[in-house]
Amino acid sequence: MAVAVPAGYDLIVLGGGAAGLATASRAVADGATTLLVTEGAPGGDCTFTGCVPSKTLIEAAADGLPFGKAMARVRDAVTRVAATEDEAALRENGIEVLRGRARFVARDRIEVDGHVLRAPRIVIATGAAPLVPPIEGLDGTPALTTDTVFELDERPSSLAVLGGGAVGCELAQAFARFGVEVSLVEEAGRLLPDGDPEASALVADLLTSEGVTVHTGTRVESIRGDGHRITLRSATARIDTHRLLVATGRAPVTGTLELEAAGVSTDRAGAVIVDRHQETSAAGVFAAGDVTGLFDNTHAAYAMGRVAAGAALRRTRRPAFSSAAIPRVIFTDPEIATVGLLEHEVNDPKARVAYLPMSEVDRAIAAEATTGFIKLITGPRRLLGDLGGGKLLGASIVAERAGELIGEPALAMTAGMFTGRLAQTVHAYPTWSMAVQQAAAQFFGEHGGRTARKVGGGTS
Ligand SMILES: Cc1cc2nc3c(=O)[nH]c(=O)nc-3n(C[C@H](O)[C@H](O)[C@H](O)COP(=O)(O)OP(=O)(O)OC[C@H]3O[C@@H](n4cnc5c(N)ncnc54)[C@H](O)[C@@H]3O)c2cc1C
Ligand SMILES: NC(=O)c1ccc[n+]([C@@H]2O[C@H](COP(=O)([O-])OP(=O)(O)OC[C@H]3O[C@@H](n4cnc5c(N)ncnc54)[C@H](O)[C@@H]3O)[C@@H](O)[C@H]2O)c1
Repeated sequence: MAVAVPAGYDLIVLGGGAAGLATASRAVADGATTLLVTEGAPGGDCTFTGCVPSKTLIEAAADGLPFGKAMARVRDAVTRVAATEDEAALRENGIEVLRGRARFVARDRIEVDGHVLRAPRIVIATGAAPLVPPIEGLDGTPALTTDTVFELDERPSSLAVLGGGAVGCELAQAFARFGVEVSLVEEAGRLLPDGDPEASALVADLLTSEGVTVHTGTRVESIRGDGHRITLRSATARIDTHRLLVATGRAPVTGTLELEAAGVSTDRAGAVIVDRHQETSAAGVFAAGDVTGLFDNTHAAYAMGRVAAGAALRRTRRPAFSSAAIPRVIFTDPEIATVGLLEHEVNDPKARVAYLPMSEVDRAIAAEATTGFIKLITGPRRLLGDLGGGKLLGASIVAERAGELIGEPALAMTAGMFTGRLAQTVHAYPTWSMAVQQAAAQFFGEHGGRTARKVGGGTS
């Protein structure tokens, strides 16, 4: 009796988001026959429900567009970006695409719509999905998440945003700028609780000044409502709103993959556990992007995907993913950018901090955008100590263009540069990036009345 032989590839990628696309393009470049299986359209969260629609909405709000026109701009941007990575574009680049939901049947086999497909190397890149907390009544309340908020065609009169993290802060500001009455509710004691405390305080003041009602340290106990009116209740507050956006984090998408069939281990949150080569507990099975729970941003997903493909296809000199210098940017206005360690995460008593408020940066003065600061943190090098200013351990920047400014500290960290190089490099006057040079100069004596201080020394 003839036995059906499953179709074979060198590598199969599960998921067509940033991580999956990076994996597939790297694998094809390395000469591997590659199949990309994706349930949603190629582009994933970033293109359809994440970076592209959110950043377009933020830009449109800053430009003063009315809500309807802003949403039209969002749809247009999504369509244009999606066209650069659709199935036709991928096929042109040698990537075969299959639309459907995959599940494992063995370490080297998956099943999609009744078809079994085989590859000695499989990369899991199935991303993450909005996490809705178990608050009494929320289940039965019509709430928006980032999967649906960019489909709104009518401006809500009021919006309560649950969760003061990246999504909550970015979208609270954008909706407030469209004239929506916004309440932002965060359970932790400050907004952006994973970031620099000074940045949290600054963003809270800023949002408040733009009309957002900020509730921190607020645990919502019940939510009730229908399509017209929703009420959130905590021990101390009652918030009545027209619409509710739940932005309380994301959970890895692994539930339907049947990972047990491949022997792939997950942590308690369902994230796939990987080593530094992005390989899972099952030899030959790799994972990249949000599904690993390591980082939740597109550039990290992309970097992990490239490492996963390289490590999967090579026997020697396998690439490894380094999380040390991955920048994180919150696209509020001003932007909040960090790389490496935050000041309160530094243990080394010899570490030093250069702090510069944007009010002392000429370009910020010229732009009348002096809210913010730059903080560079350095520590001694092994054997060389503080020679050349030591090495950069981290940077936090709050500034109009912080997302661009953070590239230079990220480069310094990636290249293992002496911090002094940042001070030595001639920066054009009057640019925003000159703030990096001005701050770095503080490690070499007084500059503009400021010198680097020890860690934990406050905002001076
Ligand atoms: C509102 C918002 C704004 C954001 N803004 C930014 C930003 O400005 N900058 C930034 O860097 N990051 C941002 N992010 C985060 C960024 O979008 C994600 O980190 C990134 O898209 C993750 O990519 P991924 O490939 O890991 O997962 P995803 O993009 O989620 O891709 C996973 C893919 O896997 C598919 N899939 C799932 N299960 C299966 C299965 N069983 N079989 C086959 N396919 C499957 C899905 O359909 C999906 O296409 C934002 C996120 C949100 C929600
Ligand atoms: N610019 C960017 O790179 C960008 C932008 C948006 C989102 N993202 C990524 O997408 C992911 C999702 O974003 P997010 O903002 O939803 O998650 P997040 O983890 O950044 O923030 C979630 C916030 O919700 C709070 N929270 C949790 N449960 C709560 C509850 N019951 N009531 C009130 N607050 C509660 C948390 O304390 C936290 O501050 C993040 O990991 C983020 O990195 C990145």
